[in-house]
Amino acid sequence: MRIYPPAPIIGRSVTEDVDLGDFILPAGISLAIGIIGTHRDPEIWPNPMMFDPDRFLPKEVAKRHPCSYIPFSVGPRNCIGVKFAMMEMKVLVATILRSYKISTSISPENMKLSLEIVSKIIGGYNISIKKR
Ligand code: HEM
Repeated sequence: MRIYPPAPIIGRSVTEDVDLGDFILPAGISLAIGIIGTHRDPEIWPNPMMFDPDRFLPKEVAKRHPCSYIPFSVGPRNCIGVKFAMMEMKVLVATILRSYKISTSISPENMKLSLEIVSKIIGGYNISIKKR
């Protein structure tokens, strides 16, 4: 969800001037918010491509801006399915991993993403599942 957020980029229309300090976003423009770029920003996430669940320990989370990790967006138009999606993913992953080992021949370095509204891997996932 951090390194490969399913929704990599979202869009917004700016309805009134927004002063960000260094610059102003003028009313009337459309902008893209790069969730995937934020999630891989080395200033926020040192060694960003390393999978390290400890980054989400409460003491680590407390050190980051709340918008550093936004797979479901934030604010009034964020994902209404966030709780359901998280529960579904946990149940599914736990159920599959109890019985199967999953592997892929694709290394993270060779994984090419197609960044659409929902990102997916180009060329298929090439996954094999073995009964434990
Ligand atoms: C891993 C799973 C999911 C991810 C990463 C995800 C991500 C997102 C993101 C980033 C947005 C904001 C889009 C935007 O602002 O342009 C969004 C909106 C939305 N999501 Fe999800 N979503 C997920 C699952 C679900 C599920 C399971 C449901 C419904 C059961 C759902 C329903 C919605 C709806 C209705 C919106 C639009 C909310 C609005 O515009 O007010 N999502 N989602």
